[in-house]
Amino acid sequence: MADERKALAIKLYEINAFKFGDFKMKVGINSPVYFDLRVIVSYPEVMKTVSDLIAAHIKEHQLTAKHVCGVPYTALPLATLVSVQQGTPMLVRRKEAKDYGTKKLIEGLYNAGDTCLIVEDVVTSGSSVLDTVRDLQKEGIVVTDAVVVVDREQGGAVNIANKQVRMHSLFTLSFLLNTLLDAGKIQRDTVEAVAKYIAASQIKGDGSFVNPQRKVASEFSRTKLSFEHRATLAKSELAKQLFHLMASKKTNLCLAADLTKSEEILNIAEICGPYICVLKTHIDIVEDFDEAFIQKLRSLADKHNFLIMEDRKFADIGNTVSLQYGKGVYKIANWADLVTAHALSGRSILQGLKAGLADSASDGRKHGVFLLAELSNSGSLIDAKYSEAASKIATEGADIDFVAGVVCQSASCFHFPGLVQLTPGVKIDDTVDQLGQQYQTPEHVVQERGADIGVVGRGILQTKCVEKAAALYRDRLWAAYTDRIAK
Ligand SMILES: O=c1ccn([C@@H]2O[C@H](COP(=O)(O)O)[C@@H](O)[C@H]2O)c(=O)[nH]1
Repeated sequence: MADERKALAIKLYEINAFKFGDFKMKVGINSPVYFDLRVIVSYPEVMKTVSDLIAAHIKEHQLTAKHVCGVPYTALPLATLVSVQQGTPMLVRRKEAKDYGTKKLIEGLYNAGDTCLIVEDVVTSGSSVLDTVRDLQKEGIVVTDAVVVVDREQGGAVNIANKQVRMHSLFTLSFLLNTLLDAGKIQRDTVEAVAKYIAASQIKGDGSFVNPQRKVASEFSRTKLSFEHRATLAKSELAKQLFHLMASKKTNLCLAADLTKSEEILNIAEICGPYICVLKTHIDIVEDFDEAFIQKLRSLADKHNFLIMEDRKFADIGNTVSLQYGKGVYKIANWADLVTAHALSGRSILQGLKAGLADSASDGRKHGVFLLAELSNSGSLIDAKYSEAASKIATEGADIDFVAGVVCQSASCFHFPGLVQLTPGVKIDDTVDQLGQQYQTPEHVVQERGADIGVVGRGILQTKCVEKAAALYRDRLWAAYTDRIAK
């Protein structure tokens, strides 16, 4: 049983039922850990394990009740499984009474005096469980116990006990943290930062903080964390690889190799390779593209340890994107470690790109995508609502293991520290070009705008000595990053 719980804890982390970062919470302060157990409905085997564990807990503690009721909405499917498995009739609590017909808040057959067990997914202050207790009690139903999947240990158990209801949990947050630590999934820093937050943010029954004066700051603001630490929080293998590469090579410079002859690109890659973490291409501007060029570029990437990003900015429906990625003249999936994509067509862009990988010949290399949430040029039609929606696609849902980062211009664009922010429009003389490109200095993009990687094209390509320029941009971007995390 203990091993089964540990395996489930790791599985829940892997399917993003919880993650670490800097998250805005209902209770009014940011939290370094966020649970979203809604995702488990997409994993029938996880649903089964969770409901089996709830049923086993009920049996072990002899929590005999005439009914079972899930707290709406996430716990409803879990309560349904428990009800069917145990042969215990279910009650359904509506969040709002219907404004027609019976206007009932509690659906199902019951009598005053019946007992009911509550099932809930996550408890913070306990208020959602207590709302359900209140509505059941209004009908004369007796509630003595609630089984929850996760207790965030912020006072919920005490608040619920103060209303004469015992709370049982499958997992406490401490158990989850220690299990992930033992399994090498997170670092001790993460455990300590979360523990500090939990200790400082205990919540009373009325929803106020036990210790309102105490400063409760999430230590997971992504711009304050080192790349090494963020690698441990990343969900995408490519993001992990990129964070490690940047940390070991001490560079966060991406070179935009916007040149039209393959020989020129190979030449610049050979010279600038030692200074960069990513070489970005626009393959459709290369006039003499062929397979030999790609092979040479890949061997330079291996020689100098940089990743290749094709800045294709995919934007079509899933099927077309899968063909554009894997087929055609360029067969991008065969050679690019990373690609960029617009979020315009929604989540299907990620599914389309994944499908495009199906028969790519990439020698077992991993792949990742950077979603575009903001553009650097003046007059872009992207607004705040669009950026927010794009960053949601990058941070929520089943395909986020494929998203390595976000292309954007501001630190507020996303908060999850496991993603890399790539920011184009970097030049030491922060001017504009004749076609709307807007430049910022390396220090400004890293320290004010949250960039992890600065993209430099013409700032390097149009200088007399590209190697000197690459070294200068590497030094300034890296110093800006080390200053940022030291502050
Ligand atoms: O918002 C964006 C997204 C991508 N880019 C690309 O970055 C480089 C910038 O080149 P510079 O010569 O440094 O201006 C280029 O490849 C763009 O396609 C961007 O500029 N802005």
